[in-house]
Amino acid sequence: MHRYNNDDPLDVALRPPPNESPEEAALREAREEEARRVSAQIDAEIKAERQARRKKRIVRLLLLGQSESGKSTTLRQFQRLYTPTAFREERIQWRAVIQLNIVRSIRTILHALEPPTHRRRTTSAAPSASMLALAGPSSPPPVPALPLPIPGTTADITDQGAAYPSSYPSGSAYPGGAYASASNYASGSNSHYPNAHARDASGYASGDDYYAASDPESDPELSSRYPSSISPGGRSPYAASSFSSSPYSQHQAPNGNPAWDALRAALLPLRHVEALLIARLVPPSEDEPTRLGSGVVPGSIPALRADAQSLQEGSANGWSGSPTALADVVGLGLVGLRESPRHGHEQEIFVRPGNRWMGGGHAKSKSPTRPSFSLLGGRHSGSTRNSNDREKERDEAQETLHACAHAMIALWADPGVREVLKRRKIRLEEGPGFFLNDLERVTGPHYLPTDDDVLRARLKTVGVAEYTFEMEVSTGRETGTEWRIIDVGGSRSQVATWVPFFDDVDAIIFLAPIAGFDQVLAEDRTVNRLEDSVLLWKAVCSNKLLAGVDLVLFLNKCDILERKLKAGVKLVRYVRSYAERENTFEAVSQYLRSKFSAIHREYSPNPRKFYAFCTSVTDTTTTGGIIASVRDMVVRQHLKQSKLL
Ligand SMILES: Nc1nc2c(ncn2[C@@H]2O[C@H](COP(=O)(O)OP(=O)(O)OP(=O)(O)O)[C@@H](O)[C@H]2O)c(=O)[nH]1
Ligand SMILES: [Mg+2]
Repeated sequence: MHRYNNDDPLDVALRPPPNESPEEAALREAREEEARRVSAQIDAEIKAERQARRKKRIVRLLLLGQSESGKSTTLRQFQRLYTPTAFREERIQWRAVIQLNIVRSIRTILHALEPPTHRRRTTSAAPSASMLALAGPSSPPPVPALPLPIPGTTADITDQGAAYPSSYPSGSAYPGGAYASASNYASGSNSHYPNAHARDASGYASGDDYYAASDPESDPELSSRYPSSISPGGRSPYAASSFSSSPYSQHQAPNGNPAWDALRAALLPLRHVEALLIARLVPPSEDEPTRLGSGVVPGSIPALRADAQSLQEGSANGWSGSPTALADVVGLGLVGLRESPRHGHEQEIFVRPGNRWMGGGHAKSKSPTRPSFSLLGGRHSGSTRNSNDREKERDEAQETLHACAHAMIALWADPGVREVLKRRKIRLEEGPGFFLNDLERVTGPHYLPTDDDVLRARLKTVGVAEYTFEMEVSTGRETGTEWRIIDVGGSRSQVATWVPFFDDVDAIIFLAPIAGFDQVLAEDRTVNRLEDSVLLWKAVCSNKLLAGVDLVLFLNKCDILERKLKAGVKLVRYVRSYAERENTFEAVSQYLRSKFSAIHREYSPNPRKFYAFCTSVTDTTTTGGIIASVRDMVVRQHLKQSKLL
């Protein structure tokens, strides 16, 4: 008999009504008994499913980490190594993504070259009260140190503490902030992160994305180059002048650089390429809710498609119709719209995981509570046209890019352009999906993406994708084990949504992109990327549901970290506790590794297997060996567990 505790609010809520009749009591008890029975049955089913999976040798791996940490790239490495035939077959399909990545880079450059009054402020999030307080005139930007919540180092907490959550609730998966709408991904330059104002001698932007944090209006050189009389407005960055009705018309160049205007005019067809790619990559979808009503949500698929259509039709509006939405498509890669399974009618924008856009098999949900999609590759659908057919297809986007190649190369090679980018602290070469150093090759009419290109392409994931495969015989690996790798979209609210579903995976590969110590999150420009990784790691380690899952940590993007440190960016400016240590790659990576290990030791509810690697998952040579170690470790553990059953 349950005894109710007077002080416990839960007990108070569960207590039977005071005037309950014997019949009512009997009914209630029957209901409670039925609920217990259903719960026990669900537990038994989960256990049986787990055992069956172990017997059938199904290994499940979960990839976790913040957005842009390299999860999907790690997945692609698995595909490249263990299903090489399927991986090769699909390379051609990445061409469209690479095309979008290129158009996005060119767009960013053209936007940066615009007169300051023409550049839109693209960061839509209003600064929070705490950020305003930090950024206000009476409170100058504080010394840019990162309050890394590393156990036992209270000295790490600085006066910026108010801007960050000191920790996520222990045991909770991850705090689900408001879903970052597409417009928040625009290539904005106005970070609210206080560190954005800090600058290293190297000229690296501090605490920002790959984009500049400086205020262009206060840039004296730019201001003098662009007369203030230019009317502001939603121009396309490709448009040669805001005064001309047609960008091709003869006019007095307003910015004093006719060479740039000529390039801008020559690159105008890229507008069409972008529209084409959007129309192609964002197909009409059965997932799209029909009850959106007449209101088109900015950044939503109807809005995006409307933009694409208006561009294709040569609408006078051009890019100014909904510039943010278009920028977002390029920034996000491929997006779709569906209802969040957890949040009812809330809309999510997501990369259609898998085959639909690649033209392969079918995305399907295997269980009502655990949506999963089969990602491209692995088990190839027989209906897929082979890559040779695709290669032969006329690709208008590629043709246009080819025709624009000279102008793009000239733009990227222009020392003045580089100077502006440097001054605005736009570091495209460090960002994802950077192909400007390969323009001649990738715009070739017969271009087929190489393995490296596929690994470097940027395609944001939203939602959950489960990639199922058996190692191809050609790889010389044992067959018969089915691998399931789950790749989740890494933006904050998504991780929060999905993590609790994966308590029964064999291992988690957690990616912490440690090169991001001087950057902020794309979806929340008030949060430092390294700090976000640390907090997410802490939440994963301490999560009770995941207590039995082995952890593999990839301290990723070490190639970028090494370059950054060599260029003179100092870790200590962001992580105070780093103190006087050497600013070398070896010392920094070792230090961060020890901090992540300490969090694991301190917060894991039970002892478990833990491995840590410094990785650059875009690098095929080094990553191959690391993935092989992970594979062996996971299989060993899996067998051990199966024997215990
Ligand atoms: N230089 C370098 N680039 C990397 C590395 N790892 C990933 N990238 C690039 O970073 C970008 C983002 O990687 P993704 O694998 O798409 O990141 P993700 O974690 O799946 O991100 P979401 O899908 O948004 O959650 C891609 O363009 C990758 O090529 C790395 O170690 N070094
Ligand atoms: Mg991804």
